[in-house]
Amino acid sequence: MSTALLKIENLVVGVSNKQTLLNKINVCLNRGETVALIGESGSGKSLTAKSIMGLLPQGLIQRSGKITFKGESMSEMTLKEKRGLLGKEIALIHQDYRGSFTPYLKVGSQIVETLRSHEKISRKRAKDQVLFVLDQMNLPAKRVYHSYPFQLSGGQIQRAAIACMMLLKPSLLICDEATSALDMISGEIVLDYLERVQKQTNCAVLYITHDLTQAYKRADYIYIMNEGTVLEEGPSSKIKESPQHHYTKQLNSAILPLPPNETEHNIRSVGNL
Ligand SMILES: Nc1ncnc2c1ncn2[C@@H]1O[C@H](COP(=O)(O)OP(=O)(O)OP(=O)(O)O)[C@@H](O)[C@H]1O
Repeated sequence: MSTALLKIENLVVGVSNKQTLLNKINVCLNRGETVALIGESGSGKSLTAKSIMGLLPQGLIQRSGKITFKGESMSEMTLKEKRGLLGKEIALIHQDYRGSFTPYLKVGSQIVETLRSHEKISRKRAKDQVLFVLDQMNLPAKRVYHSYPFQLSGGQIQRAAIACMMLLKPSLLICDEATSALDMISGEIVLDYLERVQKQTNCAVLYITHDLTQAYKRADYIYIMNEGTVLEEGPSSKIKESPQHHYTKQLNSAILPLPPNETEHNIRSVGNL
C-alpha cells in the first residue's frame, strides 16, 4: 500500500495546559487528492492547518498526536526543516496575502527570484513562466509583472502570490479560505486554475473552508469539524447524499438549492462580458 502524503493522527492542541482547542483530529491526504475541512467559524480548521507546519500562534501548543508528511514525522522536524518544506513541498495560501511581497521591489522580479531560488533556470525562461501563470490567473500579466505591490489591488496581489506558489509545483497545497477576499468570478478562476495545475502535477489540495457548496464542487473527501473535533468524514458524495451526523444535516440544509448548471452558466456569462 502506498504511503499517504499527509497524515494527522490524534492531534491535540491547546492553550498550554488549560483549554483544549483541537481534540484528537485525524486527517489523511493521498497524492493528487482534494480534501476539504469544513466547519463554521472557530471550529478549528485553521489551527489544524497551522499545526501541519508548526506555525501555531504563540501560547498554543501541540500536546499530543503525530503529523507525517511523505512518511516522515513532522513533529520531530526542527523548525528549520519544516520551513525548508514550506514553499517547495508544501504551499500555504491564506486570506492574509499582505506579507506576500516586499513593497520596494516589482512583483515580477520577486516571483522570478523565488522561482530561481528553487530551480536552475535562466532569468529569461523564468520571466516567460511568470508571465504565463499571471495570464492564467486572468491578470494583466505584463502590467502586474512590472508593478510594485502598492500599484495593484488586493485581489491582484493575492492572485500573483498564488501564481508564485504554484510555479514551485508543491506536492501539497493548503488553501485556507484562499479566495474569500476575491469576488466570486475571480475566486472561481483561481480555483479552476489550481485544479488544472493539480491535474498536471498530481499535487494534493487541502481546502479549509466554511463553504460547503465549494467543497462539494471541488473535494473528493470531506471532514466536517465542529468545536475542535471531526464529527464526520467521508467521500463528498456520501456527505452530500447520506450525512449521518445531525450537524452535517444542518449544514446541508443551509445550502441554497441553486441548480448547479444554471449557476455555472451564469458565472460563465458574466465572466465573458
Ligand atoms: N492564539 C489563540 N489563543 C487562544 N485561542 C485561539 C487562538 N487562535 C485560535 N484560537 C481558538 O481556537 C479555536 C479554533 O480557531 P480556528 O482559527 O482554527 O477556527 P476556524 O475554524 O479556522 O475559524 P474561521 O473560519 O473563523 O477562520 C477558536 O475557538 C479560536 O478562538
